[in-house]
Amino acid sequence: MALDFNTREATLGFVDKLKPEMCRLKIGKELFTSCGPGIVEELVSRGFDVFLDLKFHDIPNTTAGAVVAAAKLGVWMVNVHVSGGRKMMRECVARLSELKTAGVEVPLLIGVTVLTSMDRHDLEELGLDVGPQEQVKRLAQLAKECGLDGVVCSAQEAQMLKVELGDGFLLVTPGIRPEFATKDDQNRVMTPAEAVSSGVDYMVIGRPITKASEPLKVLQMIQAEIAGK
Ligand SMILES: O=C(O)c1cc(=O)[nH]c(=O)n1[C@@H]1O[C@H](COP(=O)(O)O)[C@@H](O)[C@H]1O
Repeated sequence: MALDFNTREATLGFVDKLKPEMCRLKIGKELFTSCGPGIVEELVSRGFDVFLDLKFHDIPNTTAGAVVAAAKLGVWMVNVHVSGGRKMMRECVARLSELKTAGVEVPLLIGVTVLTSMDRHDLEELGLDVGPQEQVKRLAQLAKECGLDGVVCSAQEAQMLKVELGDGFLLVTPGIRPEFATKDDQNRVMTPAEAVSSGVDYMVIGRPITKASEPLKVLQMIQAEIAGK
């Protein structure tokens, strides 16, 4: 569940309706910048698995330091941009591995490929004359080579990546839109049922639930859709 709120009150007001067995929670740039690491610790202490989605992208030492800081907050998953390159990702993996050897529980390390809001035209403007599928495949292969646990991509690329990279490499997919929801700023979208049959491991869903007048009802509808009921 993507908690894109900007106050502690709004966040906790929403989370009070949830239990850890219902969903994991994702804290992204808006909430973290508004409320700081305290909100991460609060949600971890309530027993939730927390995905700290800050999409780190910097020189190797700085990025790895940030990933280590995330691990010390007790999060379950953290992400970096694959476009930060091999040396950056390798340094993150090495520093997490040192922590693990020292007995600290470390988060899953996930690489962001091509943002789900982007299409071929956006890539072209960045000087990349390839379609999203091809670019996602290239970045996901690099992430796997560097020892990451998986990637963020759209569910539209999931089937292809499972074939290319195997079952053990995790696919985390935002851009999930049930039939009844609006696309908002997302571009490469899929419904929850389509995403499940494409083999995704974790779906990230925000506004279709958080902006609904009855969020719990929508969550239950999505869970029923996933279970094929
Ligand atoms: O890393 C992410 O979580 C992420 C990557 C990506 O390519 N696209 C993407 O939408 N996200 C995040 O996933 C969430 C999607 O939220 P909704 O569009 O509201 O369902 C947001 O919090 C985004 O920051």
